[in-house]
Amino acid sequence: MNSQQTLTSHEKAVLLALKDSPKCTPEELSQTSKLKTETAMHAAFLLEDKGYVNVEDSVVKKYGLTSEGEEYAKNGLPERQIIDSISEPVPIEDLKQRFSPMMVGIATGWLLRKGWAVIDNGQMVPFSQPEPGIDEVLLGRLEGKTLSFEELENFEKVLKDLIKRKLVYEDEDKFRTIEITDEGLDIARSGLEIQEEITQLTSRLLKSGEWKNKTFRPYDISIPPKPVYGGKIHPYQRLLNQMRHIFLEMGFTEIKGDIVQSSFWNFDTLFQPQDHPAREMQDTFHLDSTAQLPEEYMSKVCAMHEYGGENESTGWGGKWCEEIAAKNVLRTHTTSVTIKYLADNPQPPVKAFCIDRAYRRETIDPTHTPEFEQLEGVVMDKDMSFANLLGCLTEFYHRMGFEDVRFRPGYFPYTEPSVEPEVYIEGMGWVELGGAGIFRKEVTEPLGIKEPVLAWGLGVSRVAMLKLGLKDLRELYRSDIDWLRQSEVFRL
Ligand SMILES: N[C@@H](Cc1ccccc1)C(=O)O
Repeated sequence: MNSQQTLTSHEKAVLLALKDSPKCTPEELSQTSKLKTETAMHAAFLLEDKGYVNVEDSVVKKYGLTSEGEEYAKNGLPERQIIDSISEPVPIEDLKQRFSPMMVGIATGWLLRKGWAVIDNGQMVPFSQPEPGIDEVLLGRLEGKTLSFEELENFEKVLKDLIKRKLVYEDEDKFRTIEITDEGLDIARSGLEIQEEITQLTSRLLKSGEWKNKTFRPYDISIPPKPVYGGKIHPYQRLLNQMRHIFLEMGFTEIKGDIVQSSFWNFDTLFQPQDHPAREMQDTFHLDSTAQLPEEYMSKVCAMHEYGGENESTGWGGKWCEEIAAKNVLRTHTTSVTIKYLADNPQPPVKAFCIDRAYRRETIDPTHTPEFEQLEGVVMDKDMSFANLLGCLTEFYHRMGFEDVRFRPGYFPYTEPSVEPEVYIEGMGWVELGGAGIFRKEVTEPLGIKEPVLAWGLGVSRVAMLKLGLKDLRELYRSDIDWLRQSEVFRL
């Protein structure tokens, strides 16, 4: 498109006006272009974007007299008025009668400072008639008008003094000039034609057929439009949904549970000894409240902890304490949800998962937050084996897009054997992603579960950091609008 086409009629009018007066104010431009000032300036800014004009803003400081300053310019500064009125020593009290006490107060300080008089024994003693000071000259200059800083050269210091005395005020004038550039001039000289342009096609134009003889303003498709950010699901939520879908597709049922759990379900049923360090105050959020414990399991769990129950296990020994088990905590893992579900549904087969929040007293840093998500799962069925566990997790990670998966030996009080799944990330190496194993008999027997249970609890936020390219876990919970806008919507 040539410039004849890309310029609006207003832009052309402004360029043509600037051809004859290449530098002017907005008001002058309005006159020469015959456009309203705002319209002319709007066009000037558009032309500036295209490099055809420069719009420059400048600020000029100016100075004028306050009403007190104007009065002294007319009648003289207080110290001048007083010195003019006396030729011999006069008692200060008399002066206060003649002038106001306030004026005498102001004048005295300046009379002494300027060396025009001294005070002796309560009397004002004048020296000879002083010449006008530079401050008085400035007052005279400024009387009835304002002057710019440049026009007040050599008065800089006294200007400051008079501003301090509140006799001079400082103000600023803003100036805007519009100047045509060489490119602008070339175009203006090449002969611009101003035509009426249609920017909107109306039904009237269509019906009357007038549109046939009109010129339409073309779209400038080279102007980059403002980006539009549509509403979208939070990237972390999106990832949680993706994981949820994978397990649903693999035939699992999603389950939910309470955030507040008794220690019984969070620790004791999982054969975690009552003096286990994970239960300590510094690791777990303990609540004031207690829970009613389920009678049908309590004695069996107690027996298992104390001496191994009917099992060949020896248990942990010592005394199992009901009060400790009754204490409520914020669940430290979602395993409390799956174990309760298994107790309520002991008949095989069970394939369940829970993707939800867990709470631990972590010191907050880039890789730890006290609230975080876990992806918990269990499979209970006849003949389930360790190989099935590894196969199930490998399948899940493959579907998440992690190709290389491996398992390292691990330890949890409730599983045997126990493993820690890891995935390989380019540039990071093997990254550990949680725990898994087969529930021990000490866990399943007291709850009446007869078949083997494969179980895992996977860290979700680690996966999210890897998938979303985050260096700081806290980003997931912080609503940084720029990050959210720019985050890509990836496919499920
Ligand atoms: N609950 C463990 C993970 C886990 C779950 C189930 C079996 C084994 C381990 C954790 O939070 O780290």
